[in-house]
Amino acid sequence: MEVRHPIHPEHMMMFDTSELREHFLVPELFTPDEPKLVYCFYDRLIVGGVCPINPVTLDIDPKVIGAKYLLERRELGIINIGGDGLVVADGVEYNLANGEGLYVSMGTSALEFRSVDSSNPARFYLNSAPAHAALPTTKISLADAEPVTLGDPATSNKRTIRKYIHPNGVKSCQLVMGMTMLEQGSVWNTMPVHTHQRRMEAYLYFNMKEDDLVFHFMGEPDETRHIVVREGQAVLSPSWSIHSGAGTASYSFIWGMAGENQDFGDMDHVPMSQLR
Ligand SMILES: O=C[C@H](O)[C@@H](O)CC(=O)C(=O)O
Ligand SMILES: [Zn+2]
Repeated sequence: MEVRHPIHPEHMMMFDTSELREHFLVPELFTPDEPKLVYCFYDRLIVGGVCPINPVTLDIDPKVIGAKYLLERRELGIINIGGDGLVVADGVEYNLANGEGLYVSMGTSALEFRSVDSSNPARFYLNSAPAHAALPTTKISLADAEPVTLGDPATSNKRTIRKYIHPNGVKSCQLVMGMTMLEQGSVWNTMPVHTHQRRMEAYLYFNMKEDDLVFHFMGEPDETRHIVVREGQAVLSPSWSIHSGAGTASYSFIWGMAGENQDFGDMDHVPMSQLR
């Protein structure tokens, strides 16, 4: 498990491109049969990816999490962005098609990830946060995640937000997770921008063609930087940072948050005049 230490916003100002990428980009999550977990100290969120050709389990160093198994004191959100897959949680099988998710309860000791067809493997994206109670393991289909359409083609930001794990849906201790899909011709997410000091956020960008890019914007609103992001890459967004992106074509992304509250609407909106 890779560990990422937190960065102060005044420190970030001194980073060059490679240092920004080293600290905030997770470039490779879906290597076949090699699960990837990144433990970051922003609200202790773990960001991970599993692409099983053969059945895959997670090998955790108990030293890093101070527990015998990953979910002893944690909860987990999973969304499958690949081919049909299967997650086995303490012996119970959950079929997850593309776009489907699973909330996995604290206390679940055995986890296995499988693909239905190894020539079109599942790609499971994982967010795990510390938890204090065992809430039911629940599958989330696309239809369960109520869609909200935002933006406008005139501002190139028409998109549909679906909340998977949130206080009015599948409940969790602190994790909030969902997916945003941009319509064809729309390329901007989360502009105008916001911050939420109360929560960190992680973005996974996908549904991108090989040569498509997203310029992901981060930093304090008056001190912005960008990270070039490709298909299947994730970005860590500290609580002091904006998180927004513009792509060379439309794309989708999964957002996950952890921190003080679970209130999606609790955002500090940044006036356009403040951005630099
Ligand atoms: O705090 C919320 C997150 O930044 C995202 O949910 C925003 C988003 O999906 C969007 O505007 O498209
Ligand atoms: Zn946000």
